[in-house]
Amino acid sequence: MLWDYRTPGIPDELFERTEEVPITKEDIRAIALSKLRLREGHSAIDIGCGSGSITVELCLQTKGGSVYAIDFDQKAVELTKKNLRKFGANAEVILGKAQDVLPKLPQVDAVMVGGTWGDTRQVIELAASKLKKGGRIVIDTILVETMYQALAAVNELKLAEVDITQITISKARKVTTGTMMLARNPVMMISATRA
Ligand SMILES: C[S@@+](CC[C@H](N)C(=O)[O-])C[C@H]1O[C@@H](n2cnc3c(N)ncnc32)[C@H](O)[C@@H]1O
Repeated sequence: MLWDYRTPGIPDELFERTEEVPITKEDIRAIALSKLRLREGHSAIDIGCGSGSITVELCLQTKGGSVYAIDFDQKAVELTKKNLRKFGANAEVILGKAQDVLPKLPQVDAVMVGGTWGDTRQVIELAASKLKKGGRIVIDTILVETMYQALAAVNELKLAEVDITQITISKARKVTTGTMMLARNPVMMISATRA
């Protein structure tokens, strides 16, 4: 098995990657998964599955449950399927806009929101409507504008345990004089529970 551990945070380099499709980097991914509070048998939706790194981790964390992955980019869908095969994981990968696909999916224990293009508020409202009571939602945002709309949606939905965390990861790089830390762009992460 490629990842024979219980803990999330699979190294990025273990995934198939392409230039065109983004990936949620391992450190950010591990934090997002911890906030989703998953257990075996849980069901989950990954909105904007990109390279499929979160989809794969959702499958490993919810063994025996059902995972649905959505992306409107054909290349992302193909890459996600490739990575699922690589890790021996199984999810239903659906090509389409979250706004069109979500209404057809069942209620789940956890929703990861990684892409909200088109209408952030609508995607978050639909995502939250798919949560079982006590279910968890995690929304990753990079743009301040997306964060603003996401927060407005979360406040209107009257979710419980709302937490906002900004994460700035720095990674070491060797330079001629030693090792320096290089910061990546911050990720703003909203997490909450359906009351
Ligand atoms: C930052 S990437 C997510 C990376 C992914 N979590 C991973 O682990 O590789 C965001 C993805 O969301 C998709 N996306 C954005 N808005 C979407 C929408 N409204 N419906 C479906 N997919 C969407 C994009 O095509 C992109 O692949």
